[in-house]
Amino acid sequence: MATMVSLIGLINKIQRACTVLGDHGGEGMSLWEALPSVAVVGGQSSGKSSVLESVVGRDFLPRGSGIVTRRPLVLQLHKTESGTEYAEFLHAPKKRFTDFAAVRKEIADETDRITGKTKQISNIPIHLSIYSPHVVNLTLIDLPGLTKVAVEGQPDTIVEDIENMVRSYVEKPNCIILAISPANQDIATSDAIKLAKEVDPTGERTFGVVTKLDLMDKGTNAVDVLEGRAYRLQHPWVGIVNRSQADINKNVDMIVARRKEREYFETSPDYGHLASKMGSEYLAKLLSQHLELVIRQRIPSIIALINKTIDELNAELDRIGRPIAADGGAQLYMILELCRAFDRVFKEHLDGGRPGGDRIYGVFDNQLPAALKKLPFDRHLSLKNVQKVVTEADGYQPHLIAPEQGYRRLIDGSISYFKGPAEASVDAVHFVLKELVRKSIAETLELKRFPTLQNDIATAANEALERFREESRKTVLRLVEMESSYLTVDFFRKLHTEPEKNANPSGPNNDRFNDNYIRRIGSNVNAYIGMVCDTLKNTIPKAVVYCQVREAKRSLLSNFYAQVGRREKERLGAMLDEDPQLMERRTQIAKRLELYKSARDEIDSVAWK
Ligand SMILES: Nc1nc2c(ncn2[C@@H]2O[C@H](COP(=O)(O)OP(=O)(O)OP(=O)(O)O)[C@@H](O)[C@H]2O)c(=O)[nH]1
Repeated sequence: MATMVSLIGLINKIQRACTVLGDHGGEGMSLWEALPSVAVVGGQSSGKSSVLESVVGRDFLPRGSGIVTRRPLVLQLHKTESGTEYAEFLHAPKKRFTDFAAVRKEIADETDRITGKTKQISNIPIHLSIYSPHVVNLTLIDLPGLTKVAVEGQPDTIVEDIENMVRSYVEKPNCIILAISPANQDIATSDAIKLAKEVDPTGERTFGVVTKLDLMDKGTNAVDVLEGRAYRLQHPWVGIVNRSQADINKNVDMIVARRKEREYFETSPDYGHLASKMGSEYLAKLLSQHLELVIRQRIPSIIALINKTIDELNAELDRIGRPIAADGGAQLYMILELCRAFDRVFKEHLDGGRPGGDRIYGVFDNQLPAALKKLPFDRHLSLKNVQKVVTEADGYQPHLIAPEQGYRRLIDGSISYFKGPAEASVDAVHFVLKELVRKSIAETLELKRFPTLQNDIATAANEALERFREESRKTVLRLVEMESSYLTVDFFRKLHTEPEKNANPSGPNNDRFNDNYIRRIGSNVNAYIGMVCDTLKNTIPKAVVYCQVREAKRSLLSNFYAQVGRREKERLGAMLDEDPQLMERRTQIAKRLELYKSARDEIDSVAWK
């Protein structure tokens, strides 16, 4: 007996958990559907509410004309030892109802809360627990009465809607059907039996209940039905005598009504021989026993389903990431780990393994040579310009050997053109690196859930790249300036010893502006510049790689690490902010996990007693 109490109590707990989880059955394999329950089914005015109330021993269900029950009512009965009797709703867990008239009102209000004041129906159940010494542990589901016609203000589909909702409960293999039929109607036309027959043709989970035995025409009785001859079910039929409308109006007490019912059967000439197996109290016991049997059979599959769900929830948590630790040290560690993960991806882009690093080589191999080739040396070293520069360089002084100043000016002027391509290389590499930072952040899976940290890393990395760019720019400009600060003297010495073609015997002094002479100066400068160009073509990439690429690999986030290390715990937490939706999802999963785990623990504790 003790196990029965705890088994049914267990199912009650799991059912409440299902409602909290938003699991009302219906969508695939839910825990709700694996749980056994008892659903009360019957036509309108067949006596459903009366049966439910007499099983409970209390008046608490809303009454009225038309369809009063418009949401399923999951009624959990808990037997208590002490005398206090009270009710509790899942939607208002802190409130204890001792006045059952107030319970009735709350059911009506809560129904309206979801369905509105319209006469619509909803499949979201209301959960009501009743704690009483006069009940057995049992879960009953009260469903809207089956009707044949819609009433004023109801959509035409209501008849079908109700039938579908009721069917959705009773067609589940774990649902025990309490089929209510009034005795003053032919059993063959009973709505309850019709539906039960449809969803449970073998009758193994249908309990037939005949109400209103006292209202049968004189001289007739329901013995044929009660003894299973009129319609065969696996379980015995139970006859019930509820309070009549007159009794209700006179406020006949439920306990009194039960006693009267018992007396009715004991003294009845028709049913006396069946008296011990009739009445609401017997029905309650019968149901409770059957429920225990079913639960026992179901436990392995319920545990399997719970375990499967726990595995799925754990897998999802792993996928979206576990919750973040609360202490500062752990947060700092996590931030640094995430940065390192990003750094790894970034380096793979540069060193190979991931694409993108090759574009830096492309800058040096294509862009830089192409830009150098385009420099306007032919204009700068044109006959006319050389002549102009050379003429101006020495002022009124005649050239003694060579136009030294003219050469220097032409060379300086030419070399300064290299600044453009040098800076352009710096910028081009900068943009490649910046793009690689962006890509690496996007590709670092560990960072996916942390938009704030992604942002922080991007900002820090771009700041560092900006510094490297500045350093690199200074370095390449210095390389160019170095070329003009001290010329390669060998080049000119060699020139001097070379025999001059079309040498002018009279020397430069005589014919300072001779075209050939000017052209020769131009071509000498051009040759020198060509040599400088070859040098820079090699040294600019070295400088750029040294200042930008190498630094990016070595110390892209160094400053960031130093900053983070000094930060307060609050700010560390803020850096690990996640997408609010994701956080919400995680909280939900965690809550579900906890419920499923506690359900499993409870099952374990009763199942292996
Ligand atoms: N005399 C007598 N009256 C009964 C019996 N069962 C139910 N009634 C009366 O029949 C009427 C309908 O009973 P309910 O219990 O409200 O039936 P219901 O199936 O819940 O009806 P709806 O909520 O309208 O679908 C009430 O007036 C009851 O008093 C019974 O066994 N004997």
